[in-house]
Amino acid sequence: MDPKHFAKQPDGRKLKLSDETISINVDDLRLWYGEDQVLKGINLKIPAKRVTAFIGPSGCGKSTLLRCMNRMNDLIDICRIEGRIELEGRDIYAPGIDVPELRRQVGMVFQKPNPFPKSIYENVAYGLRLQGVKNRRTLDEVVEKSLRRAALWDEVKDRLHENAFGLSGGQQQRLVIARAIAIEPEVLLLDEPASALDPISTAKIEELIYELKDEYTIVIVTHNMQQAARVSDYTAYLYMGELIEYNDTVTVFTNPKKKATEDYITGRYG
Ligand SMILES: Nc1ncnc2c1ncn2[C@@H]1O[C@H](COP(=O)(O)OP(=O)(O)OP(=O)(O)O)[C@@H](O)[C@H]1O
Repeated sequence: MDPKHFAKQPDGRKLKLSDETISINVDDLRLWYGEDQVLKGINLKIPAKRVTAFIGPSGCGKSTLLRCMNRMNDLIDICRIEGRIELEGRDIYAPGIDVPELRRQVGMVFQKPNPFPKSIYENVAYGLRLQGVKNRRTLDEVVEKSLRRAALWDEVKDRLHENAFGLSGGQQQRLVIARAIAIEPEVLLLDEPASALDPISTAKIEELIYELKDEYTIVIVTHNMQQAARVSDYTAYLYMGELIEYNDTVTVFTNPKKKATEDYITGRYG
């Protein structure tokens, strides 16, 4: 892949995982749905304020691994987890963990935009209202700041009180991102956030991801390898529930250490 396609570090420096501050530490994570083991001992360190992409063929466990990071898999009865995930050094599966608070810290955006059937304003204010914030000025400020941060403000500032369903798919996805960042998370999990969008909306989301990484740790699942190369700093290649290779994105795409990774990124897989 042509080097000009890779996400550039603002200072042009080559990234090294050993130099990074680690936000999420995944330690020997094993996961079963019923009898089926879907994650087979994953060890992975997600660096803070970087974009980490999970790539790999359909069904290899990318979304499952992502969902473990804010305990979304708790909602699936047949799911059983062993091993450990730490967020800033705290075991997120420890007894007594406040799961709603964890999900505030670790926000999630899905493939299909899922705004609430409310106004644009109320979508963004939603999390704050849940926290009991009533002050109009505070709400106005956070709504504006979040919409600006999600690169949507200029498009919606004159229709904040219209229903969010009137927005295009790409705008809805940026609204969902604004809703996620309004409650000041530390981590954003993005599960194929652009795969339901047209190329222009996709480019806007990719640009936004690049903009957001100065403030948030971002983990993205994508099927699109060009996208992984364009937006991510680090890339993890998963295959059948195992982490095959994990490194800075430029190395994974230009000088993979494993043949299986090379086969996948050059399209020789399957
Ligand atoms: N809720 C569930 N119950 C049972 N099995 C599941 C559930 N969710 C996922 N699986 C299975 O777990 C495996 C991994 O699925 P997962 O969605 O994590 O893979 P993926 O790599 O994200 O795939 P894709 O790229 O197609 O989204 C698959 O075999 C899938 O069928």
